[in-house]
Amino acid sequence: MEIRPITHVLFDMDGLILNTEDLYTVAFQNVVSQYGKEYTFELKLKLMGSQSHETAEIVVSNLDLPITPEEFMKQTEKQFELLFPDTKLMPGVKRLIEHLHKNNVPIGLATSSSLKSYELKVNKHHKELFSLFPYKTMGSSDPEVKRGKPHPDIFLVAASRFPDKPKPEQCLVFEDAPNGVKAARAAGMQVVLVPDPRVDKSLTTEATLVLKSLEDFKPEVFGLPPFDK
Ligand SMILES: O=c1[nH]cc([C@@H]2O[C@H](COP(=O)(O)O)[C@@H](O)[C@H]2O)c(=O)[nH]1
Ligand SMILES: [Mg+2]
Repeated sequence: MEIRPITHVLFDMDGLILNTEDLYTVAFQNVVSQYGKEYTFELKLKLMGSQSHETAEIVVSNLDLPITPEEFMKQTEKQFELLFPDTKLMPGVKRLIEHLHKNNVPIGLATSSSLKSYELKVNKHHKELFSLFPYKTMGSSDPEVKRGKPHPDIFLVAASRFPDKPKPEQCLVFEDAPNGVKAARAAGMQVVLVPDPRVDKSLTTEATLVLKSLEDFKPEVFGLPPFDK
């Protein structure tokens, strides 16, 4: 796919900056196991990037759980409190964020998490790195973000928070999930996808670039300053 230079960068969080997708899988499996069900990767793919009330509705209806979405959310939140504080950074992401910050490339965070969930994931170990994001959009608790990914809402709202209001074609999105790629595309932005290895190739074709790891990203490909050698 043709690559054009950009000026602004938006980062997804779960599964892209933090290894929280692995932790969501454990948390959801722990809850659905009580009802003899399996949280498959196929089901996970459907809801990655959705807002928390949307994910609860999808799991309860797809697995036919004998509880309400509200009860599912209550149970998973208990799991999150145990699991999220010890989340780890994904490979290559610290170097990239620090590099863009140092070179004055405007960066923003565009996560479907709520503020509460963000704080559980970030406050214990990653506050310093996330302090490099002056603009943060948290979809599940932001009234301006009407719909979760694959809808474009979150990226359009996140881009509007940069003071110089870049056009969508000036923005590059980093994502780990096919729903995030769809959302970025629908917003008119280019997108680098760093998918879970289980994601089928057929679901990655809309991405501008697909990488195995953020360690392989070369900023100059998008007209950004290169890493120091
Ligand atoms: O196994 C899961 N993965 C992802 C989600 C949802 O997807 C969001 C992460 O998507 P993104 O990285 O696109 O923000 C999470 O905040 C959560 O709402 C979830 O519920 N369960
Ligand atoms: Mg993600």
